[in-house]
Amino acid sequence: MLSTFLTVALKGADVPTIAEETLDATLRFERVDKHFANGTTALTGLELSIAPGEFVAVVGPSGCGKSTLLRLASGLDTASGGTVHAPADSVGYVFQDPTLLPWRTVLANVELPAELTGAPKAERRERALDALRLVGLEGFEKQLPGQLSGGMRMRVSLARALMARPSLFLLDEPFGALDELTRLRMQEELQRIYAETGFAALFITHSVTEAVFLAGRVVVMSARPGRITASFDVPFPHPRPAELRYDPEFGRIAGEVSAALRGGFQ
Ligand SMILES: Nc1ncnc2c1ncn2[C@@H]1O[C@H](COP(=O)(O)OP(=O)(O)OP(=O)(O)O)[C@@H](O)[C@H]1O
Repeated sequence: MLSTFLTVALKGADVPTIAEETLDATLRFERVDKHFANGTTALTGLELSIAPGEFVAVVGPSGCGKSTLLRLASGLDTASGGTVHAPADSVGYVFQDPTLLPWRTVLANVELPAELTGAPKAERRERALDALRLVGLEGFEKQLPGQLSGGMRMRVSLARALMARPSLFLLDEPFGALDELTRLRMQEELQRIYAETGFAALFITHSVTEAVFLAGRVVVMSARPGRITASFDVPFPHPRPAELRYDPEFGRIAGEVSAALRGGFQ
């Protein structure tokens, strides 16, 4: 699938150039560097390409630049060098904090992005109800966020992101604040939704098993300044059963990713 891209690059001068172009990837980082004004170099020479519909998980030591990578992909921040090709539209974001408006119902929270873009009421209502069905929250439309569990609030956040019908989903430790059982359930829900909708995803996590359970490819970043040091294909088809976590092949891949994370990968 070919997509239109907004390319933000630094070409020689310190001025980002923005151009529309066509690429056979949903997201591509080419030799990307990121330096902050205080002298910190977060990323150096980072290369990463995500194909349409591909689910890529990123693991790496704390402070290696994972969130920085996601911010560059989202356009919230710009690279200091190299090129980031990211979709011009149709990007969904999910962060660790569900960031729901406490005075709006579940339905009104999910409808918000479509409301802001001026979509007609009937259309945004239908899309929001579809998204809520997809995340398993049918029947909770009139509840307020304060009446929901942490896992349910995260489902609302996922539904809101799905409203954009994203071709690219950016997820920054979305399940990091959940208890273990809820976290496992949310992983199962997310990969079911992925199997049904087929977006491309860049998923940041500290959990190796979470990365292997969800992704078709797991990439490992070095300590800061971050770059990709290893990449592992995870060949199990989606949707994946919960018991996959006990499969010996699953354990073998998770072991290799963990070894790479500890620096033992040659
Ligand atoms: N705005 C900023 N100004 C200066 N330094 C920053 C800024 N944002 C991030 N950094 C630094 O860049 C490095 C990478 O930060 P980043 O948040 O991307 O790491 P991370 O891998 O997501 O960390 P964690 O796993 O702990 O969430 C860190 O050393 C951080 O302190």
